[in-house]
Amino acid sequence: MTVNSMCDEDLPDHDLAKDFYLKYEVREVLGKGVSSTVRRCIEQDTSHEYAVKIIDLTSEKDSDFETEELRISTIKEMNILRMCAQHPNIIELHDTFETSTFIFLVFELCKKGELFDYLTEVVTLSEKRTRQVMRQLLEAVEFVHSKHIVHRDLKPENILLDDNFNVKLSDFGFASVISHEEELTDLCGTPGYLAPEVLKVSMYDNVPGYGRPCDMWACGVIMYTLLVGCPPFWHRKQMYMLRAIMEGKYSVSSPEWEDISEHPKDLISKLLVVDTKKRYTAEQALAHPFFKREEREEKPEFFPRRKFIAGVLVVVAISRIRNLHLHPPPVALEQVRHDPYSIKIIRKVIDAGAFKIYGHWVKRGENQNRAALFENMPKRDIKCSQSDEATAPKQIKLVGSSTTSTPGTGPGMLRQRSNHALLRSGRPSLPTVPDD
Ligand SMILES: Nc1ncnc2c1ncn2[C@@H]1O[C@H](COP(=O)(O)OP(=O)(O)OP(=O)(O)O)[C@@H](O)[C@H]1O
Repeated sequence: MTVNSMCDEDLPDHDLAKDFYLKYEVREVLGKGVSSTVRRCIEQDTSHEYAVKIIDLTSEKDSDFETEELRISTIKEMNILRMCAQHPNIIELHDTFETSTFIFLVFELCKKGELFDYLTEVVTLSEKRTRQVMRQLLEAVEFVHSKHIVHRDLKPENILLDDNFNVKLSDFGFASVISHEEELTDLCGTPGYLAPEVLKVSMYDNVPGYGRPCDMWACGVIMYTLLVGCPPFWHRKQMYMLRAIMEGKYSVSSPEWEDISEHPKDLISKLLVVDTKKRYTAEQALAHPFFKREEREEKPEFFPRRKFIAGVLVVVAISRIRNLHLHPPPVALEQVRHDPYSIKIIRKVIDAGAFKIYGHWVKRGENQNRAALFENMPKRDIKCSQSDEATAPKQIKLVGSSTTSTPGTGPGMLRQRSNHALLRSGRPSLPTVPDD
């Protein structure tokens, strides 16, 4: 039985959205946003599957002004999505419908969901897999930037995966079109992914605005997270985290990094650069040696002698690995007692075990708490409740995408995602990050 034939209170009225229902058959819910529900749907004429984002313009809106504001921002997002059409790694907006209270955005269907969920499942990605994901992400970002668009909210939650695990960049809700010289000055994005210049612009006078490089910083954060399963900047106290971001202070010294080669570390170090002029662009990042290996993998040439030697080496390696498996090298009991996490095989068991029990990471790394970072809480409006205020950094206000508004007081009563704080400057002076 389809949802069309069921009585589903969540769905917009049939008479109101006749045009949409004539063309599409609505199926199960895929996910929910603050003011929207995403459902699978089927185009009647072609039987093709899509994902329809049904935006309720009136849901939890206190005034016509807010409804209108949401309509305007959705139309802006639609226009930006149309500017980015035809790129294989950017979500395709297939169709749109509008009523007085709902907007329907019909997108290509990404059956594998968010990169975030995939990462939660696999904990970390191999270098090879990271290379594939980052190449596609950077190609999407390069394209977006070539259209003078800044995305401003790059993170694994906004990267969808299709049937073949290809990247589809989505959620252009904070994206902005900028002219050549123009700089942005409003503070929006997700705390752990915010670039230093985005933070600075809201904290100090006489600092320049920001532009495309802020997306490249976020790419660095994403790449780091994919490789080791925890973010480069995290601290229980958000102010410490913001300070670390401003100073570009991150570490690649935890045990996980020992398994990772130099190229990815080098590329991350070219992206997480505080000075925007020195930070890599998407084009420069794609030319980095980290991606050269993939090119070679894609077009293998045939060298019989090398192939033979490689074959022999593989046989030798396999027999060594087999030996190692049968007779593993001894591990000092002292080390197992005092620092079990430093032993790779035990580390994997700990991570996998913790993951099985808690459903997410619980490991505490250097100033990091995976559980807290990866809590993918249901999205909700912030009305700056008391508990929000208690947890928010003292000198930073949580506000909506309209920088002129105040939480809970009218037009600016806007949304906050799970870890998606929109920050507005109260000119905080940040404490120094402790070394522990
Ligand atoms: N094209 C798609 N294919 C498959 N699933 C999708 C697609 N688009 C969204 N989803 C799923 O629906 C969920 C909600 O999507 P939505 O875009 O409304 O979330 P959001 O962008 O986080 O919300 P908001 O825009 O209100 O902040 C996503 O988390 C994702 O899992």
